[in-house]
Amino acid sequence: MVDYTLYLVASQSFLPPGVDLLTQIQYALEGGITVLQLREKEITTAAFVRLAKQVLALAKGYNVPLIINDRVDVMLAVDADGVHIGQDDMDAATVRQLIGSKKILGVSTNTVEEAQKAINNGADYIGIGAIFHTQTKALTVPPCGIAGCREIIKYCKLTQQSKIKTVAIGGINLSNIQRVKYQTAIQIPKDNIQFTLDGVAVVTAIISSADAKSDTKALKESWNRGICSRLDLNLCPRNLDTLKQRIGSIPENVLKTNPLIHHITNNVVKNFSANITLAVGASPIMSEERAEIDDLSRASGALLLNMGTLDTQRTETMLYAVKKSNENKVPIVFDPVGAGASNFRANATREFLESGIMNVIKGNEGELLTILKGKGAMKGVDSISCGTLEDKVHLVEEISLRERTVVVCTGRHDVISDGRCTVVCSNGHPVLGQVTGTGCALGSVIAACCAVEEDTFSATVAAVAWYGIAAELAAAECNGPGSFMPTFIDRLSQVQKSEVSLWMSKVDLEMIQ
Ligand SMILES: Cc1ncc(COP(=O)(O)OP(=O)(O)O)c(N)n1
Ligand SMILES: Cc1nc(C(=O)O)sc1CCOP(=O)(O)O
Repeated sequence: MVDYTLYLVASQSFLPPGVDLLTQIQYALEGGITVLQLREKEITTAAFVRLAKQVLALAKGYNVPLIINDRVDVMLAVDADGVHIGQDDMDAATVRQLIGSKKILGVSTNTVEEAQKAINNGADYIGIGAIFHTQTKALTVPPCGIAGCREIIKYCKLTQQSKIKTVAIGGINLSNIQRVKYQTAIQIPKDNIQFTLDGVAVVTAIISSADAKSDTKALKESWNRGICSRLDLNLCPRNLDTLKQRIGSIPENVLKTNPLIHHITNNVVKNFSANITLAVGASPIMSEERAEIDDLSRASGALLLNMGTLDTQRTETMLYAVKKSNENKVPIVFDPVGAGASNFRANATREFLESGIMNVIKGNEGELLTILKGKGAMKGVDSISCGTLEDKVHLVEEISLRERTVVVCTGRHDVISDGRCTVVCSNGHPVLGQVTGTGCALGSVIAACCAVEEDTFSATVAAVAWYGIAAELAAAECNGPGSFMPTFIDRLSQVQKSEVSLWMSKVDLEMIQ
């Protein structure tokens, strides 16, 4: 059985100055690579064979299989352990015939169709890529990304082809290896199943390293350690009474803790969102300055990322803020405002989701459909409807399982899921739809609750119910959207001052089994 955990694709072209290939490979072997590929594009056949013999002898000493890139003849000449071919090389079925059944055959794939063909033609493993952009070679097709990789893994593992091994390649390094493993995982909680990649393949992360042994060790440790997000802690209560008990204490904790909520939000709602944040007992800070992100990330209880009025510069800042928040374990609430309104926003949405771990995604049906399908599904930024409440529940559960995050779909009924547990909250009032910014400002309340409660699911339910009840109370006292706004802010700020039992008696929640 080959262990594909950390697969080095070695090549003389990317060595640090003054280091030779055999030395660098030796360090990588000492550091713990589990598979080695020799990929030489610019040497003669004779030189390739000579080098392959030396590398094979080295790899054998560590019991690590040697795969030859592209060249079946070189592989046969040195009796290496296998060969790796791309889509433009000799076809996999012919290669399999030439090398026999005992040698390892790897095939590069970028789509489900290519994976299917590689499996039918006798591949032992597939290289899935490029996941990200890479400096190592000019790509002939765009990166398939985390989402594309996940589709291929899903196909491989969910069909009877589950024996095929999967390795991701392209732009993978120490900064993203854990995330690649985490975000490409397929979860089926009802059957208690999780499928993950078998490993990652890298070129420059090891071959260009000034300390290849320790970088190899670090990559392997990172892969084996994996990420544990808040959701994996599995803190969410699985029955309605326990959930209600937990959410009852959250508003008071916000008031006591007064967490700082860093907003990178849209120009239309900044003032309103800041007032709503203050009303629930948290402290807002609105900043899009990249130079401040490090400090703010260390000081904040949560980050709200809102995609309204997005531009290129803000996208860059938001991507950096995601990175820093993940490093500092600051929960992120992501609001993909108008995700489907333009290609720019649809692409940015995908980029944000692939750049790090979001703790909550909050959107309307159109925005969430865009996330699910990966392309525009709406007009402007107003909410559109996709169907029944049942459709909405499926939409939310599917995204939650795929993105491994809590998802809220707002609307007449708010649906919230962590992929294992789903609730429908029916608090709220139609007048919320007549005041601009009320959807965005809900993100601020969710962020405030996530800052004080590690169980992100309960925090999100608490925020949604709290917001909805305040809207109901305010609407009952007002004649229209104008007078609603100030009264709504008043009612929101009074929840903590009323008896918990009083506001809990107004919570309208249903748990979907
Ligand atoms: C593990 C792994 N995956 C993919 C590739 C890319 O191979 P190919 O498509 O043949 O491209 P070149 O390497 O020839 O540029 C790989 N080498 N290893
Ligand atoms: C050799 C190769 N094949 C790819 C593919 O997409 O098939 S990407 C790639 C280069 C990977 O290099 P690095 O780890 O330095 O980004």
